[in-house]
Amino acid sequence: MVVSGGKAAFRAKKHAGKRNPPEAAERPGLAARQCAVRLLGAVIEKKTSLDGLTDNQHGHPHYLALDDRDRALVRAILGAALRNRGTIDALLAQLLDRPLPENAVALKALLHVAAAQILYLDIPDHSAVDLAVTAANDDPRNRRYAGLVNAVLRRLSRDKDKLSTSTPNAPAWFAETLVEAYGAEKAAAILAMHAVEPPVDLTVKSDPQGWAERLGGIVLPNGTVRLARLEGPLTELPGFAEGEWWVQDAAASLPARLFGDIAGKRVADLCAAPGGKTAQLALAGADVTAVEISANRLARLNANLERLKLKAHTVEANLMQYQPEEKFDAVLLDAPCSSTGTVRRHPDVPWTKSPEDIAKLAALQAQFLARTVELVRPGGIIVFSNCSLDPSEGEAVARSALANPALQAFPVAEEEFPGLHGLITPEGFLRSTPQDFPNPDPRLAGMDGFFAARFRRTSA
Ligand SMILES: C[S@@+](CC[C@H](N)C(=O)[O-])C[C@H]1O[C@@H](n2cnc3c(N)ncnc32)[C@H](O)[C@@H]1O
Repeated sequence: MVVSGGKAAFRAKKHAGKRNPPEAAERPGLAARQCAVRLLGAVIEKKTSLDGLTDNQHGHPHYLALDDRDRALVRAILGAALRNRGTIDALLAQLLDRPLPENAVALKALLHVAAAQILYLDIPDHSAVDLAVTAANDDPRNRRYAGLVNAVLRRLSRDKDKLSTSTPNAPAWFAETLVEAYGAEKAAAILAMHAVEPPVDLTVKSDPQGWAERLGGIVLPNGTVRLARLEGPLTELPGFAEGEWWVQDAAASLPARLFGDIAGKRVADLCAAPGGKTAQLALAGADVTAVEISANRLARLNANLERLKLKAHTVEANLMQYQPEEKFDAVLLDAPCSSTGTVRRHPDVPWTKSPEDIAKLAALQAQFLARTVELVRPGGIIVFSNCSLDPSEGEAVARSALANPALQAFPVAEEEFPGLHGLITPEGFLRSTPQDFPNPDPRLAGMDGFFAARFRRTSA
């Protein structure tokens, strides 16, 4: 499918030097679209994390200038644009009679933001198109392409039900990593899950069935209460203010369970914030020390524990230098990672991370794990986990760690955790992917990709 919009664009009237026609500045919804374009550019070109850009305190100034409704719209647009980036790119390419200039990054972001609305959001196509054209005219970099923007987006709106593509919604390196790790079929299924907005998972202090009924959710095999997407703010749900539950993906709740009965044991959680696993360990009756390098993140952990009325010793420290008075009975190392297991929740991840980042993170994890061993008493248990789908950050780190004579494998057996059928590998590792915990209702299906390995400290 070809359009001649490109030619029209170059005939578009130029307004060099003029900015912000007064009517543009006042157009309802325009600021949100312009902000979405700017933020998409920051994610793709500068590899900036979307969470940081849309943080309600420290986010991008253009985002902070918007009201709550427009912020939600920006998040929805960017979620759709990033989840479906491969598809949007391929469909736009079908509508252009020649590729966009390499350096037209602002134009590309503008087209993607509008296409995300036309293809995936419940927004009238004509407003998405009109606002994109207004935004193009309002931006000196895009003004000469206003005609192209108009033509391409109108054609997209008209032909969207006829257009199709099999392009994966992932950068090539990420799609290839998944194929190598999981095979073509499973990799395709994982990528398909990445395009779906995930449900909200809650770890409840008690009575999962009761909370599921109260909140209109379901109980998963591991006890997580799962809700389909929320209409209102999470903080207004029953039980939030009372500290009866916290948000935690079903997969993220599994590593802390691998310790078994931990009541009364001295346990360190070495990469602790925001504290989902610290809370689990404290709830299970452990005497928990939560170690975290970031003061801001530790403050969040403390606030979370306070809301949940759970207790832990919290320490701001780099685990590489942390010197406890006594070694621990058990240590959880939930290490920093590429987060490629959380793409459903963080669709910017594949576009902001690279194979080089993954190699660096895997090396850091190996270093952290070696240090962890020194903090556990002989006979004590170590659980190493992270939310990467990449075996070089999971299985490979765990296998190499066994070269350390102070570590012994302590494989997880499926019988220990009957609800986790299919998630335990032949080596006794825990490995989940977004394809796990399926459900006929896609709004209730899937889980984050997680890895966990369990070890015992020897007396070496
Ligand atoms: C994957 S997150 C942990 C999530 C947490 N376990 C939970 O369940 O809520 C990794 C954390 O490790 C922290 N971290 C990174 N390097 C660290 C270090 N050298 N010492 C201690 N904490 C570190 C990061 O600031 C981040 O909060």
